[in-house]
Amino acid sequence: MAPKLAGSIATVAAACVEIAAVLRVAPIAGQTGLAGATNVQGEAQKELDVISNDIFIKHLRQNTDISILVSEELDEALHMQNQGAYAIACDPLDGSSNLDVNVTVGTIFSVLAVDPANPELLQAGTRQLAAGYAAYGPSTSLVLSFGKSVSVFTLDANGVFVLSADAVRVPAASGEYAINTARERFWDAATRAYVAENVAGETGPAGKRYNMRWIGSMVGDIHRILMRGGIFMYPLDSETAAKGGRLRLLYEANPMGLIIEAAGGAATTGRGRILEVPPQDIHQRIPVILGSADEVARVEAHYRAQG
Ligand SMILES: O=P(O)(O)OC[C@H]1O[C@](O)(COP(=O)(O)O)[C@@H](O)[C@@H]1O
Ligand SMILES: [Mg+2]
Ligand SMILES: [Mg+2]
Repeated sequence: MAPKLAGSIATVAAACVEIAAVLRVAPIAGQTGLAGATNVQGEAQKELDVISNDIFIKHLRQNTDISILVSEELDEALHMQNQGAYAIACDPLDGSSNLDVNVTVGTIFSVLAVDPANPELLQAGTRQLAAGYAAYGPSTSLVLSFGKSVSVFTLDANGVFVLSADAVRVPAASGEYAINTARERFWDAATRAYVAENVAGETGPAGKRYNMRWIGSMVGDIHRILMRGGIFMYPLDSETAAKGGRLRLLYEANPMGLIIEAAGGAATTGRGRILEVPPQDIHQRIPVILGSADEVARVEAHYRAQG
């Protein structure tokens, strides 16, 4: 790996270590509430969304190999005024509605190569150099991929990420699915058909029993799926259709898609590979269906059947 790429990832990892330290004591510091502002997506920012974003900016400014930051919490791309060959796209704090209740949240990031003189940020996910996420749960994990395999590091008591699992593979088959079923009335026919088959369990066409899990933070759900299989779905539905979906392409869908594919899983909009979608906007939203290859294939078959 190029030393500058390794150094850039070390910078992101250092930001995650600091975010983990802030989160650990946030209820004592009274930092779990709203910031009183909305981001460019029109979503209420939590104080910790803003703090995590500021931590990212602080660390990235210390590395002149990183010239641009795209963040969920920044309306525009932040140009660092250096000649760095890398751009980072990030969701500094994912699942922030879980903060008040001490449930796993995370940080998601994607590393792109850019020409600082003429930076192109709207790159398809296939062009990502690396992607990763930190999961702040019972332990803090850093999951990292350069597109060929996936490694998991665990933060030790000295603030060092130690390799704890390598060449992680997502099992091709699984008996768990993750979707917000409270949105059922908005679902399209393909989503309805797939979930109905799972609910029917061993009495239906899937021929086996399923469990449903929905953490409400993508990092938490994807980490479970990476480690033991399953499928995560935030499909296009009638309520999110006007916006193009719920989750963001550059800093949620693409990095998670790269990681899941590198672990042998699949990532689709339902009608095509997420990593091949040409972005139109840095905050573009997209339908997301990813996880165990066999489960994703079943969902895609339902979309094909719909025409
Ligand atoms: O509130 P819903 O519909 O269950 O959506 C949950 C999804 O929204 C997200 O919280 C969006 O991410 P942010 O918290 O970074 O905005 C995902 O992590 C999660 O999967
Ligand atoms: Mg998010
Ligand atoms: Mg976020």
